Amino acid sequence: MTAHAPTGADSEVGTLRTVLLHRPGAELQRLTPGNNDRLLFDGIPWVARAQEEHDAFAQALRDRDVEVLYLTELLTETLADPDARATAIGTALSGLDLGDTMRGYLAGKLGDATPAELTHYLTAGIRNDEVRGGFGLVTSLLPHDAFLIDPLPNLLFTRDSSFWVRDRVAITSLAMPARKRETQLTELVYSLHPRFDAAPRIHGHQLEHVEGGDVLLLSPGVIAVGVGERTTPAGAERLARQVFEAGLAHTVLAVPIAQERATMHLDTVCTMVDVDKVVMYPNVADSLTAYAVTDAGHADDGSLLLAVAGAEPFLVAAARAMGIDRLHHIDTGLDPVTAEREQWDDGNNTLALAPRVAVAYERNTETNARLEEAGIEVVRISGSELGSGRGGPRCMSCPIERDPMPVG
Ligand SMILES: NC(=[NH2+])NCCC[C@H](N)C(=O)O
Repeated sequence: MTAHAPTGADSEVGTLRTVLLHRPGAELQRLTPGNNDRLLFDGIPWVARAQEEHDAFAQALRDRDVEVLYLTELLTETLADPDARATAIGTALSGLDLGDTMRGYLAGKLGDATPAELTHYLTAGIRNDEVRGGFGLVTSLLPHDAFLIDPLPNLLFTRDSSFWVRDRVAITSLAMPARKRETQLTELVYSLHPRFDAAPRIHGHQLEHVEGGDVLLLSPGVIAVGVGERTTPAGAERLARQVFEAGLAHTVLAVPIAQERATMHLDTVCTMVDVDKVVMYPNVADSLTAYAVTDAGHADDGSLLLAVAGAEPFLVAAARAMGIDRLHHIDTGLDPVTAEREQWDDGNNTLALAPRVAVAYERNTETNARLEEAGIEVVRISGSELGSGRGGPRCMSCPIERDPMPVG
């Protein structure tokens, strides 16, 4: 355990030192053909194989001297504290579906649990047929397979439930009902685990929707935020206000993306692989635009004024904000069908370990070949099971410490 609060990240590509992952577990066993759509999975993963794939991902990171933290380990350590337990139980049981009888029963069950058992209940959830009869109206009338506490299969995608901008951690505000509870857990860990020393914050789950998969730290001071199925226009504005007020950035680029499952986050179509290079889904490379938002000072009443420029091509607006001649787009040169297939399988969702070194799914052979031709070292991982939740190496990782972005 380090004594210092994490230093966070000021870019997408500074050498990765510490990352937060979630090893998929019992929560994936909850997926059935009847609930997988609602729980945002496109299939029913083979859990043991998903774990093997994830372990190999974690090992590939450790092999590059990255410290891997696991969300559930941090959570279990946090839940050793009685106040943290009380908060966790209170928030998990705060929904209006339970009724007082069931809530009282579950409060007792969770209250008696060890920290590790409590982590299990909070992540894998509790189904109605797992409580024994005699607990009143709610359990009698709800379907046997209804969840009293929802499982969180998308915890795997740690990118979305928190992200760091320099030394501040953002607890996000997740848009989809199936993911809302995830931030109860990240909130708890960042607030109460000693490792984080109550790290300074921006954002929060009660604010406008912003998900970490939409947020790209293009360079120190320049943040791109996708606006689409998840992050709302108001979420992008809220993020801009906060990073300007805190002196974390001078420009926020709001980037509209199609409100579709295939492009649910900006990082499904574009990720950075070098200080001045992105890999981008070819079918949007020419059409992606950005609205540059900058700090325009304060009004008389003290509120922050935002200057919003008109839409421009994304790569042009980004290069200007970053103060570089060009933000290069690695042209994967793929035909539209191959491009669409590999985008669906998260070919563009790479995790940079350092400039010109990126983790990618091995199955996207064409995209990876083009990355290598462009001088990027590709660390390949398999993801046939992990990918059924529609997320790649970037989605499955939340960088907690990166070295400052190298110049040039
Ligand atoms: N940053 C990302 N692209 N995350 C992918 C999240 C996938 C997840 N199943 C969802 O639909 O929310």
